Amino acid sequence: MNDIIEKLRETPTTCVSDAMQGLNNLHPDIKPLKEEYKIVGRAFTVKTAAGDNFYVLKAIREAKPGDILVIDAKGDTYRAIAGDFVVGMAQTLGIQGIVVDGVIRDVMGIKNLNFPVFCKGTTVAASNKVGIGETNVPISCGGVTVHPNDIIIGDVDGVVVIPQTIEQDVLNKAVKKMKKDQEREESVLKSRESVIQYLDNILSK
Ligand SMILES: O=C([O-])CC(=O)C(=O)O
Repeated sequence: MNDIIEKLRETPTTCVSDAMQGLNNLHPDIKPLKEEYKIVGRAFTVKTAAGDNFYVLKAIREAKPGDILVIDAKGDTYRAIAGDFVVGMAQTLGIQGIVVDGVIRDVMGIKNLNFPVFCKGTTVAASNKVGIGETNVPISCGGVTVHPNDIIIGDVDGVVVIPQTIEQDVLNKAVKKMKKDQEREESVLKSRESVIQYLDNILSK
C-alpha cells in the first residue's frame, strides 16, 4: 500500500489529475506557499467552524507522522487557521504537510520553517478556539470530498485527491500517461519538422 505512495513521488501531479480526468483536483486557489513544495501522503482530515482552529490542534495531536492534515475551514479567508507556532507544532510531530481551504498568518515565519503549507492566502487575524469541529471524518476541501486515508498529492501545479478505493488503478493510469507524455516529447520536440508534422496531423482531423 505504501509503495503506491513511493511510486507516486515519481509521478507528476498533472498525470495523476489526468488519470482521474480532473475530477478530484482541489480548487486552484489553494496554492503552495513555496513553489518547490511537493507532498504525497495520506490525509488526516479535520472539519472546523469558519475561523476556529481548536480542532486543528486536536488533529495535530492525533495525526501520525507522515500524514497530511487536510482542513475543511469552509473557505474562510478572514481568520488564519494556523500561524508559525501551530505549523511549527505540526512539523515537530512529523506531520508531512497542511492543506487548507482557508488562510494562514505569520507567512514569513512559516516559510522559514520550510514546511509545506497549501492554502488560499494569508491574513493577520487569529482564529477563535471555541471548539466546533470534527477530526478523521469525510470532509469537503476545495470542492472535493476527502476521506481519511485518501492519498493527497500536491505541488505547484495544484493538489489532487486520490480516493483510497481506486488508488492502484489511478497509479497505473498516471504512470501510463507519464510514459506517453515522455514518448511524445521525445518524438515531437526533437526537430522543427517533427513539430510541424505533429501539428498538421492534429489539425487535419
Ligand atoms: O495560535 C494561533 O491560533 C495562530 C498563531 O498565531 C500561531 O500559530 O502562531
